[in-house]
Amino acid sequence: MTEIIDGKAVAKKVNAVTAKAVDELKQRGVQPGIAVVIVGADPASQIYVRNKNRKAQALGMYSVVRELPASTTQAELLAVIAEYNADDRIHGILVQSPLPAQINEPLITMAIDPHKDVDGFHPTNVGKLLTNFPGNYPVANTPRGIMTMLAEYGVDPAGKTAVVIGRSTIVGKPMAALLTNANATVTIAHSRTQNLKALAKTADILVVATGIAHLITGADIKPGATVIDVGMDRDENGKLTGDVDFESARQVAGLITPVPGGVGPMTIATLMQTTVELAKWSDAE
Ligand SMILES: Nc1nc2c(c(=O)[nH]1)N[C@@H](CN(C=O)c1ccc(C(=O)N[C@@H](CCC(=O)O)C(=O)O)cc1)CN2
Repeated sequence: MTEIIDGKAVAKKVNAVTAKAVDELKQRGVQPGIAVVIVGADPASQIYVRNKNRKAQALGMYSVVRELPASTTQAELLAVIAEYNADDRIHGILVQSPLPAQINEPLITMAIDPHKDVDGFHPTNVGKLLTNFPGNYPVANTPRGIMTMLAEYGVDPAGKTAVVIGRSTIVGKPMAALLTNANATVTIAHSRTQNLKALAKTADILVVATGIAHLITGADIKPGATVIDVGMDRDENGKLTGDVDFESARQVAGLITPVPGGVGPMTIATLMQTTVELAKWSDAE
């Protein structure tokens, strides 16, 4: 029997723990704070940012959203980041992706104080993840949320064959690092990978983050595999769908995430979890 991974239910559990942690910190005089910066008016990004702000406030955090016009220059965005780096009320800074073409995204990432890098994209934090460095540091929220879902559904990556399709900084690369650190045998595949579908079929854990709707079907999945769909695509009717053809894949997979209701809700829940951790770690310093 294929089990459907309920991302909303796991997110609810994570949020309950976060709410408690916020209360505990507040009793110690620390209110976790997050600043989300959005440049331009991409409709999907606006929704994600609004949801982040609402969730942070609902959990009792201090939350600010800075909306900047699409014409914002690199220097102007750097100045906003410098402002939040120096603001003691802010423990996590997030610059919503994608950014307009005139902005050099890696330089923006580098400008965020690594201790406030709630996305876990700063090279210092990425380096720590890759080296499985001991201690506390933020890790990209989407892959971290996926690891939480795997744990919640009893999937131990140790010794398993994992294939991650996609090599982005947001998902593919940190996902592969987390699975490697959890002792899976990991292959990263991408648009230039030969025999991609045959490779996908070797996976006990298959993570698909390509942005290509329904790239993976049931025929490309090992029977009983755990299939994680990170896709946020639109079908021909404009309906939200994933990189995996859910109907054929669910006939073959052991566990599978739906879109919507799988990975997406975990991204925001994990972001809130990370914000609270950053506040806790800065308080302990
Ligand atoms: N700086 C960042 N930018 C972006 C990130 C990120 O982690 N950091 N991730 C994505 C977008 N994203 C959060 O920012 C995000 C995407 C999707 C969801 C979500 O809950 N999806 C729902 C469906 C929502 C819908 O109906 O449209 C689901 O899958 O159920 C949350 C967050 C890119 N940018």
